[in-house]
Amino acid sequence: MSEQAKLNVAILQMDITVGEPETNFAKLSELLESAVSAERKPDLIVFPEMWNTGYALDRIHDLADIGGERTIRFVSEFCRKHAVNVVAGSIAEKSGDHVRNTIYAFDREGNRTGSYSKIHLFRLMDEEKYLQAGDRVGELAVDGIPAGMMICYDIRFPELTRRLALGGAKLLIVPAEWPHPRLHHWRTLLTARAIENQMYVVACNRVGTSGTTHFFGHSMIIDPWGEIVAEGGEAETILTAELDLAVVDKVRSTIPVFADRRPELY
Ligand SMILES: NC(=O)CCC(=O)C(=O)O
Repeated sequence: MSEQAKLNVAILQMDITVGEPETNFAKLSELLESAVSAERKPDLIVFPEMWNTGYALDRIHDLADIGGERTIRFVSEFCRKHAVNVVAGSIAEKSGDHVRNTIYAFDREGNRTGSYSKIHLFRLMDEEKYLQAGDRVGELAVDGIPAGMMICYDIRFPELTRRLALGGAKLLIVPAEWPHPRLHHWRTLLTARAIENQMYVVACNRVGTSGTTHFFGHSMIIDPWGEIVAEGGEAETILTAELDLAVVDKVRSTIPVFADRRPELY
């Protein structure tokens, strides 16, 4: 597919049952079947952050997917069956003694096209006490379109998105578990990342309540001009939109921020 392609995206804005991978796999399967049964078939499906376990951090070493094997087998088979690309949100994934918050991405043949482990751990939710941070950025291509992956709290670090954009990314994919009362931060930061890097942002947030924490959904698809193309509410839903990748080049040539940067000064 050419870089000027259009891409139909479906975001699975789901509730997550904390500490219950079986329930979460079942829920995800249902949503996936609905996504591919829709009239407009998606080219890319995106899941939320830590969808297999939620933030069951005190039991995460027992619950995490060892080597990501179950997730990889399940998603890869689905991609092959339905000829669809998937960025499989993130999962709690265990290798050796470490658990990471990891995204796996797959193409239409079910091949793994990339992975990314969250590099900024979120202290407010105790991630740094239980999880191992990743140590590299997340790049991939979706039907030939250069893209970047980051996870939730990562969007507070504009250097990371800029690094991905300088590497060629035209599309940023962000699985998240971002709760109230920071809806304003979520919407503003995602919009800023889209405007300053002149790229599409596809962000999938969970809904539902875990203890006293309320996750607000509001998954978003934002275009390179900063316009919100689609936004969820607070209920479980599949959010869809068609991305026109030609818009990235158009915006970048209208206001050429990449050519106008002065990195020698900052
Ligand atoms: N799961 C996360 O990284 C949450 C990030 C968050 O809520 C924030 O305000 O940042």
